[in-house]
Amino acid sequence: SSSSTAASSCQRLRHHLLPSEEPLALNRRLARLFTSQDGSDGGDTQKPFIAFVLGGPGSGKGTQCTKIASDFGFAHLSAGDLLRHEIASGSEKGELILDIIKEGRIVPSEITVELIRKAMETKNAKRVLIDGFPRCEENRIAFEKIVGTEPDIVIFFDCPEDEMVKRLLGRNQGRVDDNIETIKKRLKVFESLNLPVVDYYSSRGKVHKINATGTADEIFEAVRRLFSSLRL
Ligand SMILES: Nc1ncnc2c1ncn2[C@@H]1O[C@H](COP(=O)(O)OP(=O)(O)O)[C@@H](O)[C@H]1O
Ligand SMILES: O=c1ccn([C@@H]2O[C@H](COP(=O)(O)OP(=O)(O)O)[C@@H](O)[C@H]2O)c(=O)[nH]1
Ligand SMILES: [Mg+2]
Repeated sequence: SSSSTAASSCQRLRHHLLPSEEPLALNRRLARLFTSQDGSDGGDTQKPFIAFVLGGPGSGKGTQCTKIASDFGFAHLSAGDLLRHEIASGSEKGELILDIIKEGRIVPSEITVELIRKAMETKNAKRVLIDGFPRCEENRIAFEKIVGTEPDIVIFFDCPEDEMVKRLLGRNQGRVDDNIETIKKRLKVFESLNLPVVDYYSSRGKVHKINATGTADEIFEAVRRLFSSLRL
């Protein structure tokens, strides 16, 4: 963290805080706030705490991540949302991504990992949820190579297929992949390619499996218990 970062934060914040205070004194106070001695500011100097959030399509990853982010101060990075954002940007890469998502297949690792890496850099958060990634072993290996770290924990939302299908068909977000044909393909891809990633992290003692049936609030009770027990 550089003093210029702190100074520009001061410029922006000065307008919102104590407008009557003498600008230089306020600048110094704000600079202290933004540059702590022990390096516990943002993620500039320290590796963030990373949680991968996995589970089948419709298991409730996005719903639970929103709650975790607001209650436990995590940045929420949804791999699917990053990919859909790239589609919406109208780039050539976006056209390729759209074709793959319509088929329920997995986007090449270099594309997804680069979007996640950039988003992590921009957010510079101390705690990060990576929602819906890695989708396959190749994704996992590419992340570990390019970002240079492993997740601290992996949350796995365990949900029966018929419940996932019911939720996806009722999602109503106008998604090109929430139709029964694509859903069937996504479930196959989940089982054959994503579950091995869960198995890999299980063998490394990192997986926290959560029963994802019941209401979103009931599930969040188990999630809250887990996050409360973590040393963050
Ligand atoms: N516990 C739950 N019970 C019923 N519906 C749920 C539950 N959690 C989420 N949903 C709904 O199911 C759909 C899929 O949830 P979502 O969080 O998008 O899952 P994912 O990100 O794993 O695909 C959404 O319409 C959401 O509102
Ligand atoms: O790391 C990722 C995340 C998503 N996707 C693609 O994006 C779709 C939607 O993913 P998302 O996580 O948004 O779906 P969800 O599981 O939340 O329903 C997937 O089926 C894949 O085609 C992908 O290729 N790599
Ligand atoms: Mg989702």
